[in-house]
This record gives sequence, C-alpha cells and structure tokens, in this order.
Amino acid sequence: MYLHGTSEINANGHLEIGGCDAAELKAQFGTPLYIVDEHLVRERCREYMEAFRASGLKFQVAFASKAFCVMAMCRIVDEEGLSLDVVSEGELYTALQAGFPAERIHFHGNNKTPDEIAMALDARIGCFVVDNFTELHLLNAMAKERKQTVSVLLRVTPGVEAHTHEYISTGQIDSKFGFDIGNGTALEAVQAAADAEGLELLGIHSHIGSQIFETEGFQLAVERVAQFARQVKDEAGVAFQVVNLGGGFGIRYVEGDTPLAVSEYVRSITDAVKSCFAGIGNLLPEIWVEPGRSIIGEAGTTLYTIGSVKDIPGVRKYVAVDGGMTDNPRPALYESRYEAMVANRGNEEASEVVSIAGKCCESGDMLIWDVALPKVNQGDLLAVSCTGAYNYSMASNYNRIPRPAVVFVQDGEADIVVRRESHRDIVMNDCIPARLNKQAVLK
Ligand SMILES: Cc1ncc(COP(=O)(O)O)c(C=O)c1O
Ligand SMILES: N[C@@H](CCCC[NH3+])C(=O)O
Repeated sequence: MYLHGTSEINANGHLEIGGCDAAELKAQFGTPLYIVDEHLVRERCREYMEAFRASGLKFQVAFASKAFCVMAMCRIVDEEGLSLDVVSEGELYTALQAGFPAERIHFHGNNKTPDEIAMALDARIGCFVVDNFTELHLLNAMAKERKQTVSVLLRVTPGVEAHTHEYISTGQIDSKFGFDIGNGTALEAVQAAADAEGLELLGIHSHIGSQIFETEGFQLAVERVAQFARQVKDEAGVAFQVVNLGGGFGIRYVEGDTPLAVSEYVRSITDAVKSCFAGIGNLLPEIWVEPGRSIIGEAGTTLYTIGSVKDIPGVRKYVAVDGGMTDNPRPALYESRYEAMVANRGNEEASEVVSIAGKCCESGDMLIWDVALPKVNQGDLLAVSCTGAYNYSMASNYNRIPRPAVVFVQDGEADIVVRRESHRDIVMNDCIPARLNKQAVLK
C-alpha cells in the first residue's frame, strides 16, 4: 500500500498515521475506524491557496463538503482560509453549526427546496450556484419578498466530456446539471438573471467531472466558458466578475493512477484563464474552484478487523472485514479500486493474493478484488488507504450497521471528530404505530 502523508511503518511493524499506532487506535476507538491525517489535509489546503496566490489572480478555493462534511472539517477549512461548497440543508446546517462564516459558503444543487433556500437566505450565505430556471425564478421571488439581493453564479454545462466514470462525469450536454451553453439556454439564463431584481449575477460555474488526471478537460472548459463570456458581453452587455471551474482534480488511489500536483492543476487553469480571457473587456475574472477529493481523499484511511477467511482452492480466497459497502460504497458503485495492508504486520512480505469482502448480505459487497497480502489471521488489522473522500459522506446503515467513528490524528494525538453510531442511534427514529402494539388476531 502506498503510504500517503504522515503514514509510515513504525518500529513495531505497525502502520502509524499522524504519529498514532494503528493497533492503539483500534484499542482506543474500535473498528471499523476512519482515520484522517490532519497534517495532510492542511497541506493540501495550503497547496491550493499558495498556487492561486502565485497566479496573481483573485480567487476563492471552496472545499466541496460533499466529499467529507463534518463540523471539525469545516473548522479546518475555515482556519486554512478556504470557502465551502454545500449542496443541501444538511451540509449547510453542519457548516453553520461549526461556525463557518456564511459569507464564504456557496450553495449548489439541482433541486434546492424552498426550505433550503430560506435557510440559506436567513444565514445570508455568500452565493447561490443556480442550476435551472425553476430555481432562478423561485430564488428571485423569495429574495424579493425578503427585500434581499442575492449573489448568484449560473451553472453551465460546457459540453466537455471528462475522462472518468460516467456516473461522476458532469460536464456533458446530457446531464441533469446546469444550463447548456450549446443550445442557447445558458444565454437565456444570463438574461433572466440580469433582469431579476432580487439577484446579482456574479458570473458562471462549470464542473466537468471528478477524479480527472489530465489538464486538457479543464483547459477546454476554460475556453468554452471564455467564448461564452465574450458572447454574453457582446449580446447581453453583461461582464462576468467570477468564473468558477468546479472541482474534479484526481488523486492516487492505486498504482497506475497519475494525478498531477495541485500546483500543476492550478497553473494550467490560471494560465488558460489569463490567455482565454485576455481581450474580453480587459477584465480578468476572479477564479473560484471547488476541490473535494483532492483535499481529503488521500488523508483518509479506514482500519478494519479481519474476521472470517474463506478459501476456495483454485478459485479465490475471501478475507472478510468488519465493515464494507456501508462505510465504503465506492467499489460497488463505481468499481473503484483501493490498496490495503495488514496494519499490524507492516514489514511482512506479501505471500498470497486475496479479495477483501465486507460483511453485508450482498455478493457485491466487496472492497478489493485481488490484493497481495501476507497470510492473514482472524483478528489482524486491515488498513485501506485513500478513503477520506466520499466514504464517510456516502456511508449507509444497510443491514442496520452503525457508521464507524472518525478520528483526526496529528503529532501523536488522536481526536474523535465523529462518535461511532450506536444501535440505539439507528432505532431512535423508528416508531411503532399504536395499532401494532395490539396482538394481531388472525381470523
Ligand atoms: C459541482 C461540483 N463541485 C465540486 C465537486 C467536487 O469534486 P471533486 O471531489 O472531484 O473535487 C463536485 C463533485 O464532483 C461537483 O459536482
Ligand atoms: N461521489 C463520487 C464523486 C462525486 C460526484 C459529485 N459531483 C465519488 O465517490 O467518486
């Protein structure tokens, strides 16, 4: 397993992250356990901020909280000076509860409900990223009723197909998100937003997909957006102050993944902006981005305890852990690949190829197909790397399995940031209607 950030094998042959021994973390917090390397998270935040500062452009880097939305993360993001992208009332609530400054919150989503909009208007968040005409009219009406003027970006689909899994690719024309540039809908939306009394149109937003390694897609998106900005200037007399290019910067999950350094992604975008926007009213827009995975993904490791082992001679050896698709649905959803190691025997050579199964009642509940490990026994610890993004945030209670705890580790200290869910937490919202309390009498 590739060791990201502060991860290393210590003198006991154990995986250690942020100076904390995996076996001790298990003893203290139990498994499955999400472990977050706080130092690495902060380092990634700083890489983004420094790369943008170096460009000389005005900018905002908003952490896409969908990747990992808990209050402690909102605090770190705030401390590092980033903004925050939320896509629901729940994410907005989490951010506000954490004391995140409302003016640096950007609200996304293709179906914001009136309640969600009201909550965000009450909080006076920084900006709405308007996704469609229904929202545009609803937001304008609600803002006018409250005598508020709301800053908005319009989300457009630039018609760029990112090279990634089709479920996480969003910039193509056939998408549920955004106004299409190609068929004229985006221009119509600009005119509608410019005419709307309750709205102040800051600019546009484009997001082409996720887990992208090449810079070409981003550069192409900048070109399309700049062409559109020119058209808008000429035909509607509107100049964009802000261009938000979304997130999507890839990370290294497994060998063969070839992400670029954060500074390279940023440079390719800022260079493209400088050259494509030159000449459009002499106005370089402010550039915003929304990285999620690339800030938190590599910083997360999930620690499991190995339980049953089923060897089918000549076919496959299944090694089951005490979690699975409930804490990491990505392999089942996107065929995502992960690396793993036996965390309590880090110096031992791999001696066999096994497949890691979860404990759900579902054949598709597999975490890793074919991984080389030393021979494992019941009670050994398995660490799966790169689980910081879209794991905790996409976890479920399938089979009524409680969600694991989350700890932040740094300089030998481990702090709980999400308590382990209990069975009681899960049944707490169940209700038994009074009629079911009576003995059923079968006639
Ligand atoms: C609009 C938008 N912004 C930002 C992100 C974050 O993407 P990533 O986690 O790949 O950086 C996403 C998710 O793909 C998104 O849909
Ligand atoms: N949830 C996806 C990516 C996020 C898509 C958001 N637009 C993943 O786990 O890879």
